[in-house]
Amino acid sequence: MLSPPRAPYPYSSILELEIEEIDWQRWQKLVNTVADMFNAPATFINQANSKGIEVIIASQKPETHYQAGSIDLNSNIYCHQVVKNSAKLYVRDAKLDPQWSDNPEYTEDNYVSYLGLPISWPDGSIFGTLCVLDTKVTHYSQTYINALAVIKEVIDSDLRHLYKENQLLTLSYTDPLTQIYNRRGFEDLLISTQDLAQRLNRQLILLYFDLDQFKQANDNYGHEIGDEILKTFAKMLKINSRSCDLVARWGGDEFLVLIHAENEHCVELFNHRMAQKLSTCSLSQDIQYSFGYAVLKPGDKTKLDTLLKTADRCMYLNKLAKKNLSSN
Ligand SMILES: Nc1nc2c(ncn2[C@@H]2O[C@H](COP(=O)(O)OP(=O)(O)OP(=O)(O)O)[C@@H](O)[C@H]2O)c(=O)[nH]1
Repeated sequence: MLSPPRAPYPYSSILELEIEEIDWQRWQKLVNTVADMFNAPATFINQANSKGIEVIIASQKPETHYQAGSIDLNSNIYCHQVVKNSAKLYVRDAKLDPQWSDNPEYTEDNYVSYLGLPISWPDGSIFGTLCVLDTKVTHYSQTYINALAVIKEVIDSDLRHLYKENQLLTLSYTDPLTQIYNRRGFEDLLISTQDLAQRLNRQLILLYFDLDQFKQANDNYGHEIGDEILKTFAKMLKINSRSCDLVARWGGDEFLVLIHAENEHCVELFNHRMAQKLSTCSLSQDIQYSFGYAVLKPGDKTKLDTLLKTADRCMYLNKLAKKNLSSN
């Protein structure tokens, strides 16, 4: 008997993409049309992702058992075989094949017939399946199977566009030197970060970092070492942040981090961790920085420019204090 894969699928999840440009309604229409065309009680677009086989779109019929969001990781369901072999599977009557005797789709929900095709990411790896399930034995003609293949190609093509768009967006949001967000990425993602913080009733804190005497480092060691300093600093900011925080190079030697923070004590913690991390890297002697911050309470609609001004002013005063201290 063919055993289903035990380990989670390694493929990227559609939810891991930064944009959600899929026309879900179009996919829903396609799935409903397939269910009508095959006169089948259930049609799905499923995704094989790190969680298992996940229903992304389900036909909108009262007889359709599984709903969008339901997941099957380990049992011997038909889709696992399509994904594993990256090939079409047509089971006319599961009763005739002992391979399916422990498939819960058959044993529990009486789906004796299955026709499924693999859907692919543009790099050829498997995205998931487009499948039709039936509680009666079926005899689909080749014409119908071909028609399903054409519909599957539409979905493949949507994924190609999505992937391309996501690549372009990532590129346009990323600072090429440090590989963190650039100004544009920060500005665009700020809104969704604010929405998230609002939903979670959390405050956000904008941290503004500016390297000290960076011009001198450039002059003393050359531009290439200067670049290394910028890269190291960005990497440390990233390491110090959580995935929901926004880390960006605002320009030259200025960096921003927008953190979800319970209170202002988080600023000190962030700074402490940053200083600790920097002290262990090879360029530590030449990476000094000043920082300032501004707080955005839940529901506060302060615009980015105002926040930046507050954080910049705070940074500037800190820098000045340091300069005065060293000149005394
Ligand atoms: N290596 C390198 N240098 C850059 C880059 N972008 C900007 N710079 C340099 O960063 C320096 C910033 O200089 P300033 O704004 O005077 O900052 P600073 O020397 O740190 O002075 P203080 O902030 O007052 O301590 C300038 O010399 C820029 O040429 C870059 O991508 N790579």
